[in-house]
Order: sequence, then structure tokens, then C-alpha cells
Amino acid sequence: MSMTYISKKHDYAATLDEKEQPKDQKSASVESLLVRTTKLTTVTIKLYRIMVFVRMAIFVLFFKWRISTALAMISDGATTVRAMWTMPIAGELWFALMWVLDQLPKMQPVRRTVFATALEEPLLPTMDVFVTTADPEKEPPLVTVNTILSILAADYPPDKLTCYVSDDGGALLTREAVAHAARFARLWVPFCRKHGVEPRNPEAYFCPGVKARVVSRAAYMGRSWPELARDRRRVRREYEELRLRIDALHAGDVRRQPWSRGTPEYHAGVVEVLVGPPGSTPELGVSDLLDLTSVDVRVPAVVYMCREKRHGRVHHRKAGAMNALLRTSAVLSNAPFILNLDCDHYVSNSQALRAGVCLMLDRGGSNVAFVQFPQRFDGVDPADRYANHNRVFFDCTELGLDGLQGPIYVGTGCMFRRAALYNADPPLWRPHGGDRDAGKDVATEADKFGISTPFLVSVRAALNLNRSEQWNTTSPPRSFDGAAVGEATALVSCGYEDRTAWGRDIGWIYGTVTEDVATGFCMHRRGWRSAYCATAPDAFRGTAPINLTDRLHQVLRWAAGSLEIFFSRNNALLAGARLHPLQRLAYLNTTVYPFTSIFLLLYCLLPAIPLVTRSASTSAFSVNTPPSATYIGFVAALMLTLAMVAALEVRWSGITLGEWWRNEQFWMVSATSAYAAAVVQVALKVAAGKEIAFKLTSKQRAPSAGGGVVKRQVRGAVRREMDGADGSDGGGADGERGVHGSSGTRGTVEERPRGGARDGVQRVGGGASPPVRPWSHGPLEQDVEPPALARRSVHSSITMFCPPFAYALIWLLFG
Ligand SMILES: O=c1ccn([C@@H]2O[C@H](COP(=O)(O)OP(=O)(O)O[C@H]3O[C@H](CO)[C@@H](O)[C@H](O)[C@H]3O)[C@@H](O)[C@H]2O)c(=O)[nH]1
Ligand SMILES: [Mn+2]
Repeated sequence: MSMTYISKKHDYAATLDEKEQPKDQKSASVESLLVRTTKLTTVTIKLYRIMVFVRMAIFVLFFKWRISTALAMISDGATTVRAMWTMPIAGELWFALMWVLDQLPKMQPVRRTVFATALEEPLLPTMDVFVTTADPEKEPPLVTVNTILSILAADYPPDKLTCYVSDDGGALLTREAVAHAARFARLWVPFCRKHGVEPRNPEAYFCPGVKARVVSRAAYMGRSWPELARDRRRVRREYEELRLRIDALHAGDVRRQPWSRGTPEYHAGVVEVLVGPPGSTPELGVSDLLDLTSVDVRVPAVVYMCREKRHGRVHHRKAGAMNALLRTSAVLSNAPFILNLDCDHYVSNSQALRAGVCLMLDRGGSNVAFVQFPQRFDGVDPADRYANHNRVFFDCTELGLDGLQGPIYVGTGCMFRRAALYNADPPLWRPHGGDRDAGKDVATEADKFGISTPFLVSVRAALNLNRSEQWNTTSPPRSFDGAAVGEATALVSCGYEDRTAWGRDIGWIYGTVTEDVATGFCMHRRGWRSAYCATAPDAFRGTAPINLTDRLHQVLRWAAGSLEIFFSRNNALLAGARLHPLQRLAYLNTTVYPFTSIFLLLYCLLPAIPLVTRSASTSAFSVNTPPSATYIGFVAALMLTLAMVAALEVRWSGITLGEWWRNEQFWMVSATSAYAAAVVQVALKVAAGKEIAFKLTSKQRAPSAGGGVVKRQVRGAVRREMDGADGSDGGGADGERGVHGSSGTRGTVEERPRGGARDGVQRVGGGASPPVRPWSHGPLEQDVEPPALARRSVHSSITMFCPPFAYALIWLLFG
């Protein structure tokens, strides 16, 4: 099976310039077998480029006319009049600049086709997967558990994969839930392997969600179709028990003393190997539940980590957790490649890990520091009213940047080269005769990496392995023994990074709440490339904020984090020449966009001043004078070209016009609220040193898995099944139907393997519904009406974001 980009109807021919990707000796043998990169050369993209330049030319003419007219008008005017002319022109110049910064990096998009199965199993390198969670209330342990299960069941050799979980909350609840997941994995992983099910997240697989894919009878590759139905029912019952156990954990003793090691902000460091590494040869299994006689039952290793936290010590939020994971994994498995998933982003395509590796090992791949996958989301309402899908960014901007030395790193769903996190130089920029620090002694690196000798040894091994690129023959030593775990625990103590380069040059970058953008930028600045990997089906899927308050808080955090980067040493304007000029523009755009709010608010509010103040000087403003024909002509031309550029962008990228429009709408909402709040926050930080908080996004899934009105009856069905329906093969859970999408037009009905009863949706378990707790998975059956949810959240958002408006109004009226 080859993994191709989400199907597009364009045909494209030109292969990427040879100069762009220097021929690499070691990976030459796999040249063009793993990845095919093609520039988009359709008529649409050519027209698109022309239209962008036409619009830029119109801008130049417009500003020439506008500024000369303004100068004539204000030559003898009062100060107010001058201000009234200068501000709008400054605003227009800023908006034009932002548009140009946004468009130019999108002009050379490329598409990649990854042939994941072309990479033979023995050639696969080892891989560490990092999952971060921070608060069991906002990030329900069940969500984390499902993510872990999807990772463990991914199609990757189990002896080459290790799953690390970082628990920043230090919660016993999370640790226990992960341990339960590790136990359930012994059944779940062989089941997935045996029947090739997708997606390998049990919640998504068993629930009638939008993306639950069920193999059709014809495509089924297993031994016998009825066996799948029977196994599926049995595994499902076990999964239901796991869910109940995790609920019980929350409700029971653990809940009464959830922070057994202290509080979320004060606890000791813990590293615990929950599942040890499996052997390197397949083990055929025995199980009471399933026939596993011909299935490899090995499960990848699982490590739980909770870094130490102390009062008065900054912990650097996710970046700090990732760096702790980087060190922990270094002394245990030390894999050359690292995949990061937030606790809610599960592996939705079991081939995804291989796809990422292909981009790293392919010709020219040795210069790739990270592979960013698009972020896709479940549970967003069908109208996507808060533009959660972010299609314009993922399907246009990142695709465009992929043609310019690589996309921006934007968090979850990103695969890294360990050596790049250790601040190594890419081969492309290595000084002749080897690496810049190849000859250096490890001991002298202690001021950068900290004093742990085993860790320094692991760094050296990782850098050497990266230089030799012999991934398969010299796999790094994996030791999970007591000594290694003890060392790992010392490495997650909160003082370890003192007086080192962690967070500055090494690992994830500190000093901003959007550590992702800063970290990727530092790599690009060193000359590393990155790659964008959009697969079909989606590689990973996660949850998005389901109400406006959460969404605006998320946008506020991103905007504030961007400005923090702008005011730091990682400002794109200060970067050296290894950054592609257009990439520099893209980074500049990514770090200054929140300033737009100032211009936008003034631009919209200033014209109203004469109406409310009625002062002599401003009333001289002719509110009654009709706009000149030239002005109307320019505005019409700018609007028309904007629409044409949008239409062409929509065409070449394959997104819908609706998605583009949502993006514009939500941009307006953010720019007049969250961006302004971000500017205020960062101003306070710069002026008074007030730190910006990392407010976690709640991962409580909307009770509607597929968005809109979706009925969930899983518990009911399972309970009914448990109540004695077991014998009736074919009824029960396997007979239910999933109502998809629920948007009416897109909704499809999917049959589960055994077909059978078609009334599954109506069935509800008997007895009283369990109490709805925030972390539980909802009542037995619930209709959710998104507008009601949205209305409620609009109220809370208004109270949250009205201060900037209130101040603006007060200033206008009485200032
Ligand atoms: O002190 C902290 C704070 C957060 N996290 C984890 O960071 C991740 C991201 O948090 P979330 O609230 O989901 O933020 P989002 O805005 O949804 O995430 C996006 O934006 C973040 C930067 O603002 C990136 O870190 C994420 O990878 C990216 O997906 C989650 O797994 C958290 O558990 C920690 O581990 N420790
Ligand atoms: Mn998130």
C-alpha cells in the first residue's frame, strides 16, 4: 500500500530541482523509492502567482495615490485631522504587509507521495514516542489511555518502539490509568495485528464516530470473517471493563487523594518502566479470549515519567516536559527518531510512523530535522464555527513552506531527529572534514548538556549514529535496568538544567508558550530542513476546543507565544543566511500577526469618533462627502483580486471555499479579541515581567463523537450484551450502526461486520444513567445541540474578552 497525499485532482509533473536535494551517498540506494516530491505546476498555481503579483502592484498604486492625497489634505490641518488621516493609512499599510507576508511563502507548494511499505522492516530505525499530559481533570486519563493504545498498536516492530508518557500533574490517577492501558495492550495490540483494524484507538474503533473505519468483508485479510466479529466483541467487552476501571479509579480512593506525591506544582520525580522491552524475535501467543497462535503478541515498552517540580522553580510547561522526556529516553532507549503526540492525538493511520521515517531516510532526508504531520480533529461541529480545522494553515501555508526548506513546527504530530535536538549541524552545513564538534570530548560538553555522564555518553552515541546513518546495524544500546532508571530519575530533577544550554540551544526552546514555533525556528536557523507529511487516511487525530471560551484562550496563548518569540533572541529578523528568504518572511508573519489587532481596532473605531465627540476640529470632517471615484475604484480592484486569489488558492490546495471563509471569519473574531489581549499580555511581560500562563485546552470530548446530534449507545449496547446477549452471535454490539457526520448531507450509515439488527441506535441500556462526571464519557444516550453549547460559551467569552473593548470605549468617550 502506498501512502499518498490526500487525493487531489491535479496532475503535476516537475520533480524538485536536483540542487534542492543534494545527492546523499548513504541513502542513494533507496532513492525515489520512499518519497516522490513534486512541485505543483498546474495552470491554477501559475494564475495564482500572477494574481498575487497583480494585487501587490495595485497596492503600490493605491498607496501612492492615498499618501499623496493625504499629504495634500493634512498640510494645514489640525492635529486631530492629521491623526485621522495617518492612522487609517498606517492600518492599511500594515494590512497590506500582513497579506504579502502571508501570501509569498505559499507560492511554491510541493506535494509528496510516501511509499511507506517500500521501507523493509529490518531497515526501520528505533523510535521513541513522547506523550505529554498535565492535568487529569482537563485531560481525562481515558483520552491518554486511548492515545497510548493507538501508539502501541501502530504498525512498527515492537522491539524498536518505546512509548514514554510524561505526567506533569504528578497524578497517581494518570499513572494507574497508564498501567491499566499497558495491561489491556496485551490483548488490544495482538487483536489489531491479527485483524489489521483501523484506527487502533479503541474508543474511535468501537464508537460510531466519524472516522471509525471498518474493513469491508471483501477487503478483510484475516483468516475468517466470523472470527473478526467474534474477536471484536470479546475485545470490546474487555475495553468496556477498562473504561469502567478507569472511571472507578477516578471515583474511588485515588480520587480522594489524587496527588499522592504532592500537588501538581510540587512533587518528586518518578521514572517507571511499566512494560519492559520485548525480545527481538516474534512470540506467538496464547490467550483465553482470542486465538493468537499465529500472531506476534509482543508489546512495545512503556515508560511513565513525572518530572520533579518544586515551588519557586520555573518548569517551562510543555517544553520542560519534553526536555525531561528527551533525557529520560536517552539513557533508556536512545532512539534516533522521536515522535511527539499530545495526550489527545492518537495514531489514526497505523502506517504513520513508517511514513515519517521514510521522509527522514530518503534521499536528502539526512538534512531533515523534523517531519510535521497535519493536525486533524474529531468532534468539531459540522459547521466548524470556531475554525478549529485550520485548513488554510495546514493545507495551504504548510504545503507552500514545504517547498521552501520546510514547514513550521506547530506542536503535536511531529517526528524529530534526536541529533537535531542536540543542536548538531545538518550535513548540508557541516564544516569540511566532519562535524563542528566531532573531535570534542564529551566531558567538555557538560556545560551544555549537564553533568550526567551516562547521559553525555548517550548524546555522543546519538550524534555518532546520526553521522554514520547506519540505523539498522548499529542500533543504540537499550537498557531498562535499575541503574538506567535511577539515572533517568536524576535527569528529571528540577535542578538538572541549571547553568546548561537546555531550553536555549538544546532540546525544546524556553521563554515562550508556543515552544513549538521557537524550537522549529532554531532548527531552520541552523540550516536544517523539515518536511510535511499529509497521509490518507490521516496520520493522527485529536480533539479541538468545543466552546468559544476555550478556543479563544487557545488562540490567545498562540498569539501571546508568537509575540514572545518576536521579542526574543529568536526573532526571524536576527537569523543568519541559512534561512530561506521566504521562510524568514513566514516566521516573521508567524510572530507579528497579533499586532494586527491594534491596527484593526483603531481602523474600525476611529471613524466613529466624529460621530460621538462632535468636536469642532473633527466636525470639519465631511462625513457627508461621498468617497471619490478613484477610491471606490481601488477598493473594488483590491476586493476583486482578493476574491480571485482566494478562489485560486482554494482550487490548488483542495480545501473548500467554506473552509476558507470560516478561516476569514474566525480571523476577524480573534483579531478583535484574543490578539488584542495577547498584545496587552506581552506588553505586561515586557514592561513588568509578568509571565504568560499556559492555560490547558480541555480535552473533554463533546458527547457527540461525530459532531452535531450523534447518539451514543455503546454502554447501553455493551451492558445489554453483558446481560446475557453473548450467545447471540451477530446481534448486540456488532449489529449497531454508526450515524456519521450528522450534518445530514454528509451523514452516512456504516454497517458493522456482522450486519444483523439495524435498530442498534434505538437500544439503550436499562437502569438509571450513571451520574455525569466531567471526566466520564457521558451518559448512555445524549443528544447534544451545538447551538445551545455555543450560546452558553458566547456568554462566558463576552465576559472574558470584553475588557479591551470596554477600555477602548471609555477612552473614546472620555479620553
Ligand atoms: O505544563 C504543561 C502544559 C502543557 N503540557 C502538554 O502540552 C500539550 C498541549 O497542550 P494543549 O492545552 O492541548 O494546547 P494546544 O493549544 O491544543 O496545543 C498546541 O499548541 C501548543 C503550544 O501552545 C503545543 O505545545 C501543542 O503541541 C500544540 O498541539 C498537552 O499534551 C499538555 O498535556 C504539558 O505537558 N505541561
Ligand atoms: Mn491540544
